[in-house]
Amino acid sequence: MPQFGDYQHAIYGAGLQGVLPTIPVDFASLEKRAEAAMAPSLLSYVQGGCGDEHTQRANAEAFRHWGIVPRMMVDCATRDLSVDLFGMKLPSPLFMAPVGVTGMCTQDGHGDIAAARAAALTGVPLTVSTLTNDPLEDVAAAMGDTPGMFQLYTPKDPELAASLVGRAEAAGYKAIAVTLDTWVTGWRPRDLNTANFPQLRGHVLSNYWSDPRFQQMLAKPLAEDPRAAVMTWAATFGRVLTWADMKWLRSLTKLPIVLKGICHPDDARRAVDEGADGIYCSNHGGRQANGGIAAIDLLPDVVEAAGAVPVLFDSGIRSGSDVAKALALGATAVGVGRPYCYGLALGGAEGAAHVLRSILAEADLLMAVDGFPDIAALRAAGARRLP
Ligand SMILES: Cc1cc2nc3c(=O)[nH]c(=O)nc-3n(C[C@H](O)[C@H](O)[C@H](O)COP(=O)(O)O)c2cc1C
Ligand SMILES: O=C(O)C(=O)c1ccccc1
Repeated sequence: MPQFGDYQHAIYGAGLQGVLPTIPVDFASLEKRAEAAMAPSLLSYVQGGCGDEHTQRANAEAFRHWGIVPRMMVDCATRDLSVDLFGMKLPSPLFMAPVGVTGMCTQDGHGDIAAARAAALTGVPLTVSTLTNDPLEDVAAAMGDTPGMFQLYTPKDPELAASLVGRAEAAGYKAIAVTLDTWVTGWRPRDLNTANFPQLRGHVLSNYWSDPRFQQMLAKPLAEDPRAAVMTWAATFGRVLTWADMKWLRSLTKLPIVLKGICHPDDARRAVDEGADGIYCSNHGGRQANGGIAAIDLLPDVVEAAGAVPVLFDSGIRSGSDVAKALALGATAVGVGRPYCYGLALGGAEGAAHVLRSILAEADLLMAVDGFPDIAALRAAGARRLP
């Protein structure tokens, strides 16, 4: 049975033939390389966050004050990292979080397709953002046998929301993640100081351009007045959702609905009561509010409140040990965000696949060393909070 940790053998084995990894296996070196390779405006959008980025840093640093206690004399010769999520049988608990400028992360502008190909290569599902450079149907078609999820930015126009969700369902996506924390953009000094916001320059709006309802909303066709089309997008982009909208959201699809951005246990309980199929604990990587508390520190209470409902988690995942800690704290599935974007920028689909494989290999080897044959064992053991 192939193990994710085998990626280590592959790397050392290639080294014996004189072939070294072209992209680093660790986040710090990866980010440094991406800093040198990416266009400054794209780098600042991807790497930056809200305010002085305290929350963003805290997201990653907080993993250090959680620790896993190893167990010995356990048969861990083979590990099973598979999970069941909304009927998807996944080889691992890892998924790619939705990133709205994925499309721009490769030089050809088809980064969404490259990310979908990374999903096909690794079995790691891609959550496709509403904001893509290629229509969601084309992205779905590039995923091979790996299932995908669609992330919805709920537009103010309800018919456009229905159209996007209907298209995602028809294209074969397995769940809809509705993002709650981004109807308005947070205060992002790096982007503000360069007055750069990709969407307003017409990037990553292909799901709107290709949408029949959106086309109806335009006074003139896109090609005749692209500026006005972008303004129509900006005017409809972000609807403020409240619990009163849950029934309407439910009416749009038979697919499981996941609420993204839940960090408070009361909100998790309410989401369960209102019929959410999944809870996605995330603070948007510290891009939206610079409130201070790391998402991983909020995860345990959200998990407890969610009861039997699966909890997806992202914000600050940089390594396999971060993944293991999030699982030990009760996450059902764990999302990688910025790291796979850097992989795409440095090496396209293969680059993103390398980043995912490296994270998975480290998680698997941690489980091997620390005596956890599967995720249930890791979850049962939990993680210890250091003082
Ligand atoms: C450049 C960028 C764009 C993003 N776009 C979206 C998006 O379109 N939809 C969404 O729900 N989340 C979006 N996110 C948030 C991610 O889904 C995820 O919550 C975040 O990246 C986690 O933080 P991390 O990457 O630092 O681990 C974006 C994040 C980044 C870095
Ligand atoms: O950049 C983001 O994090 C993001 O998802 C977004 C998308 C549209 C408007 C504002 C933020």
